[in-house]
Amino acid sequence: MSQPARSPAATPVDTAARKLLEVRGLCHYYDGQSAVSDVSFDIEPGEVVCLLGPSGCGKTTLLRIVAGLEAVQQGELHFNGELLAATDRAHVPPERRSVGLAFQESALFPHLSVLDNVTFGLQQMGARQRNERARELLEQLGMTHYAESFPHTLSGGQQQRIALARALAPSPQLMLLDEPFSSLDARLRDRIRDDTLHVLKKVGAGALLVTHDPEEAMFMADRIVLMREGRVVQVGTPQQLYCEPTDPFVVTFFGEVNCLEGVVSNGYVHTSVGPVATDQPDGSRVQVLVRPEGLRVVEIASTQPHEHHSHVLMARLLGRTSLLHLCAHGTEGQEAHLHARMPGVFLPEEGQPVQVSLDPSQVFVFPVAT
Ligand SMILES: Nc1ncnc2c1ncn2[C@@H]1O[C@H](COP(=O)(O)OP(=O)(O)OP(=O)(O)O)[C@@H](O)[C@H]1O
Repeated sequence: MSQPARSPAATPVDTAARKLLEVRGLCHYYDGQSAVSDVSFDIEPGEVVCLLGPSGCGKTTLLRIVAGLEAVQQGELHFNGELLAATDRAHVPPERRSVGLAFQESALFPHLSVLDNVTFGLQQMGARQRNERARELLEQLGMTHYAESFPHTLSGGQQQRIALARALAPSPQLMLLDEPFSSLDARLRDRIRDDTLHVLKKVGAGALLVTHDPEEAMFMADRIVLMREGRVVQVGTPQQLYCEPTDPFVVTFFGEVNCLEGVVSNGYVHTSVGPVATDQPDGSRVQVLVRPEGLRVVEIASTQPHEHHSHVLMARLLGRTSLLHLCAHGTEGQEAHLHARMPGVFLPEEGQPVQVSLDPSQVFVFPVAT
């Protein structure tokens, strides 16, 4: 029998599989206090990765270490397979890393025109090439008309676009973005975010973006690194984090949840909205986390006046969805105040009897921490 031909991809040096950035076991301390603990993740070429987490969890510290603005105290950084920095080893200085930086405050040079701000990092190019490159980026970001303007005459959103164009001008392989949209009002933020994502994908740059906003992370990221207190809690695609959370913190970080508790019996935990299957051990106490959109609510006619139905406490229209406050009653006497989110306008009267059931894909069971 003949052997299958060996594919060229199986050769020992597999450049196609090379990561753009590898972060391995990074730890960082300020005055002996731990800020980052044993953090590892990768970025593929052209991939947008978001560092997501609450304030103070170490996101900016990590970004600054990758940029070379903080030394590596413990761990390793590799860029395109080459060591950038490691514990107690001289590191490649920031200006020799192929990274572009864009921070919350755009920090444009006030005495330079928009065009000169964008060409600033292109000194090694000829004047014509430099101008062409800058104008190309200004066009991609819809800012061509402002080439001769000075930064103080631009709005915050326009300045942010120029900062992005300046960071992208030298064609860095990796963009580092620290809350670059947080100083913009909501509508402008949506637009600049959208522009940024399209430009990053068009130029094929990898990106590490810091944000504390889960919706922003889901909008921007190919993958999310979710952090808490200096540690990585879960790494995955937005869908994996939202639909397959590995920790209660992951569920709660992505929005409000209803929290129920119960004891597992024969593979089920009985809640005020019915039994929930679980593979947690029998007899163990568990928490059942249910997203408001994971509750299905149907109005029913109450045939018996004393029948103990779940009922509506209050209903509010929030725009695209309606929020119902419910008093839910289980068959075994459990009672809970729950929030349900229904699409469109659904505003039953106070006291309206309802049947409440669960969408299993929005229900997550975890052991109760002892
Ligand atoms: N230069 C510093 N000196 C001392 N402590 C610092 C310094 N920079 C950050 N820290 C501390 O390290 C921890 C992580 O801070 P870091 O700025 O990395 O968090 P973050 O997740 O980016 O927060 P935020 O979203 O609020 O910017 C915090 O407890 C912070 O107080």
